[in-house]
Order: sequence, then structure tokens, then C-alpha cells
Amino acid sequence: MVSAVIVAAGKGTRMGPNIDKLFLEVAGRPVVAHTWQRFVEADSVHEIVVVVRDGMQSAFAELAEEHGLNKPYRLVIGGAERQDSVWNGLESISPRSEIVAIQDGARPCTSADLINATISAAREMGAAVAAQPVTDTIKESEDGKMVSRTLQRSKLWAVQTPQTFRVEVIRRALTAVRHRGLQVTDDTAACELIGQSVRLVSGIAPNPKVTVPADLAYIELLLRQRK
Ligand SMILES: Nc1ccn([C@@H]2O[C@H](COP(=O)(O)OP(=O)(O)OP(=O)(O)O)[C@@H](O)[C@H]2O)c(=O)n1
Ligand SMILES: C[C@](O)(CO)[C@H](O)COP(=O)(O)O
Repeated sequence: MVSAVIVAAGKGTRMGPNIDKLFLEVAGRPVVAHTWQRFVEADSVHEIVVVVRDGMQSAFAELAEEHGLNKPYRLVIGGAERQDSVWNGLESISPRSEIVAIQDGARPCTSADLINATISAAREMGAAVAAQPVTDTIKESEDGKMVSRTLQRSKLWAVQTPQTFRVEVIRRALTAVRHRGLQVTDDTAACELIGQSVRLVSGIAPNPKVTVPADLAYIELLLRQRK
């Protein structure tokens, strides 16, 4: 059995005050309704856990109703950091789940094909992540003012979601993160702590995250092109 955990319990601070970015309408639907719909369409996913802020349960239940998101789902309360929300989601997937795909609610352009591809790769390797080679040259800076060094671009990948795992692998990896009191910005970073290899699954289509207001016009265009 395959579960999806859609993390949607963030505050969206980079989008600006008093804006719930996941409920902003793009291409005719709220951002998170597009994301959720992709997991309804992905045949290999059997159940969906949506992790939400406390007090938002009825808004998400109404969203599912209104947009016909008809795959079995459960709503769970998130935590202070993304990794806490992922943990809470993992705690409530079915005990029969062997594979879990973790998805940012704020990534509405993820395709069902990409979801299915990460699931196949995770079955084989234990862990897999949607990723694209970077196209800009990436610099490191120690102080945020001056360039310290240039990284070798041919080795660099930007990782996205879905990040998909055998359930026992991600549980073990996130337990290691919690025991060491670390913070990770993505779930595959936790795998590095336990020596678990992660397969890069290169998506051809753009799979951006809604983070700042300037992201919205591009994402609207991508979603309209796909219709
Ligand atoms: N405590 C948190 C933090 C983030 N997320 C989710 O993780 C995804 C990726 O996070 P990001 O884009 O950073 O969203 P926010 O944390 O909401 O944004 P910001 O950092 O600007 O506050 C989002 O779907 C967000 O809802 C979550 O479920 N729980
Ligand atoms: C998981 C992620 O989307 C991979 O790129 C990203 O790390 C989320 O980071 P954020 O700080 O929650 O935006």
C-alpha cells in the first residue's frame, strides 16, 4: 500500500502577512487543491494524509468536498517546523503502508507521472526525490555579502517534492534527526544521517513551490498550459 503525506501546515510568512498562500486561487483553484488533485490522479497512491494547522480542518474538508478530491484522506495537525509536520503525518498513515510520498502542499505543478516515478524508484532503492539539475551557477558565502567559493555546477541538483520512501526508512531517518536535535530543510537530508542512498528522479516539467508573491504568475501560466 502507498500513502501520500501532503504537508500544508506552514504559515507562509514569505508570501506576506495575513495571506494563506495555500488557499490563493491560481488557474481557477486554490494552490493546495491542485496539489491534492495530483495525488488523487496518481493511480499508485491509495490514501492521502493532509497535515494542516490547528483550526483549519473544516476549511480543508470543505476544499475536498468542493473540488471532488475523492480518494480516501485524513486530516492531521502539523507541528512548528516542516519536519514536525512530516513526522505527525507519518504517525497517522495506515499501518499497512509500505511506501510514503511526502509532498509540499505549496507545489501545485507536480504531475501524477512524477509521483508514480518516485514511488517506483523508492520501491527499488528505499528513497527517491524529484529533482532537477541547477541551471544557475551557485556560490557559497560565509557572511551573505562576499562570495567565498563557487560550487561545481555539473554536480548540483535542486531537490523538490515528492520525496518518497519505504516507510521504515523515513521513520528511522527522522528518528535519527529528532534524537540528535537537528533541523533539516528536506526529508532526504535525514536519510544521509543513516547512510541511506537517495535516487534522484529527474522531472522534465517545472515543479516550482509557491514561496513568494513573484512565484504566482509563473505557476498560473504552468497550470493553465497543462489543462
Ligand atoms: N511547520 C510547517 C512548515 C511548513 N509546512 C509545509 O511545508 C511546505 C513547504 O514549506 P514552505 O514553502 O516553506 O511553506 P511555509 O513554511 O508555509 O512558508 P514560510 O517559510 O514562508 O513561512 C508547505 O506546503 C508548508 O505548508 C508544514 O506543513 N508545517
Ligand atoms: C522540501 C523542499 O521543498 C525541497 O526543496 C524545501 O526544502 C522546503 O523548504 P521550505 O523552507 O519549507 O520552503
